[in-house]
Amino acid sequence: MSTATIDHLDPDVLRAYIERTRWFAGKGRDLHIGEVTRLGVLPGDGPVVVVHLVEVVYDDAAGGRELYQVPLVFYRDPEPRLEHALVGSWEEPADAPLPGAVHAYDALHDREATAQWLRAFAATPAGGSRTADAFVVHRVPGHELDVDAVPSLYPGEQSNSSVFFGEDAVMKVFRKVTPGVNPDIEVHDVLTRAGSENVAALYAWLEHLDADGSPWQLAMLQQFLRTATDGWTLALGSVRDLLAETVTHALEADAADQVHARDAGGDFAGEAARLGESVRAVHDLLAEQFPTERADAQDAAALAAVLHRRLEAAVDAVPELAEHRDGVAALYDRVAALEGFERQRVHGDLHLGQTLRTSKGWKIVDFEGEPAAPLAERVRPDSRWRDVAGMLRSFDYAPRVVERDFALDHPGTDEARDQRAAEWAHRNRNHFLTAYAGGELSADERLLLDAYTADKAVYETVYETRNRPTWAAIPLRAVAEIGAA
Ligand SMILES: Nc1ncnc2c1ncn2[C@@H]1O[C@H](COP(=O)(O)OP(=O)(O)O)[C@@H](O)[C@H]1O
Ligand SMILES: O=P(O)(O)O[C@H]1O[C@H](CO)[C@@H](O[C@H]2O[C@H](CO)[C@@H](O)[C@H](O)[C@H]2O)[C@H](O)[C@H]1O
Repeated sequence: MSTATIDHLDPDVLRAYIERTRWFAGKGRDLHIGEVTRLGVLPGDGPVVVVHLVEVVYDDAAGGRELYQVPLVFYRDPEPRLEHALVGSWEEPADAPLPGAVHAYDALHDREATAQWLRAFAATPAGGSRTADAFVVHRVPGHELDVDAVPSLYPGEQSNSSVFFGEDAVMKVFRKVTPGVNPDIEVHDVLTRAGSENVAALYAWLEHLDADGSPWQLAMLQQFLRTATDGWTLALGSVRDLLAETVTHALEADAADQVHARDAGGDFAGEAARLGESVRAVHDLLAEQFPTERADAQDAAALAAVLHRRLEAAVDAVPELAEHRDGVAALYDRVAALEGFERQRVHGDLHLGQTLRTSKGWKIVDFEGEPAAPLAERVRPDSRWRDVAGMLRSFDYAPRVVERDFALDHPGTDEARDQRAAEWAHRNRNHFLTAYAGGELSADERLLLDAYTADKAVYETVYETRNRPTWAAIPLRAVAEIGAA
């Protein structure tokens, strides 16, 4: 029986819920729940939605603490439609303001509750701000919100929680939050005002002001890209086409008849090139709108030191990396010898899942940066090649993921599949990079690209080990190849 009340949530109840969500980044770590802060009740006449900040304190060697946003909706009676999002049930004591049974659910799963956010945005004048209880809502001018749009929670895997409001808008509620400006909101605000055609326009955002008047940016509302399909899904489709034709031929015909990436029905190379142009356009606009700087030799040495430290931390978390450490470290040593390089605001965690192809071209989403990095690091000017490297890694992931699926159903086709998967990756990486760069890369640019590609693959081994252990072999193989080069 839980000892929770609405005013004093039971840490064990919260922990049990948080640990089973996709958005919780600390899975598998030794931790306890620290302070639980009630930020306030969302304004509006619907069900009571209370927004909480839950502190997670890590008790392992790496230590640290994170704050997660957990909006809860409370009902008197159980809501069977929300059973999957039940956080806890308890009896409020007789002397409580509302004694009796209480059932607490994750509010993002409840249509009635998510409509509260939409109403709060819509009640704010376009181009203005409005304070309601503990929250401040900001609206960007230029779009009339559809208040009758039906909310539905994005069903895919996510670091945050997104709710689609019909075909009008999409709201992202940030789960891991930090005080100050949220980079996703900041970048979308700047790029929307600058008229970018490569992002979904920002419509509004919600923040909480703490006792010192500092903002905590909690959620943003954006243009819903109605015709969007994400790049990851499209890439998987293209690889599946290729491998389906490949396995048929591998079993039936001789090598001369093999299907190549360029000949398969769903060739992705044209899209990869257009995506390269779009990423370039976003980078150019970011360089225009945010400060840029020329990093010097000392900065290059500092960058190399960071890459080395990240590698060492990753080896501690994923011991299989140890045998490739020296090869990767040698690449980072070359970065330390660079005389300088350009830095600017970047995306920070770019991969195919952050790209959406629409009838009006490719759009880039999710400018929050790498989820595991501290905020100060995520907003700092960085090399564009970090983002390009993220995309190149993604062009390696897609064929490897599909190949795993095919392996079970098509024994005896390993060599053909492996060759075609590598060819798909090579072809699409080249098309993306050529379109992005518009010419040959200099030796320094190539070195930075290689180093960031290694760093991303190393990061992915940790990410996959914690989140999708059966996929860890994909980035491990890439690290091994880089280490052996
Ligand atoms: N403006 C949009 N319109 C339509 N779909 C979107 C939009 N923004 C994001 N999505 C979809 O939601 C998914 C998750 O969004 P994302 O910003 O990457 O969330 P997270 O920060 O949780 O990873 C994207 O991969 C995409 O499929
Ligand atoms: O999208 P997020 O900000 O949550 O990014 C994290 O999760 C991504 C997976 O969803 C992860 O990306 C890795 O897997 C992708 C395929 O699912 C692949 O396309 C990427 O290249 C690969 O890095 C990302 O690294 C992580 O930060």
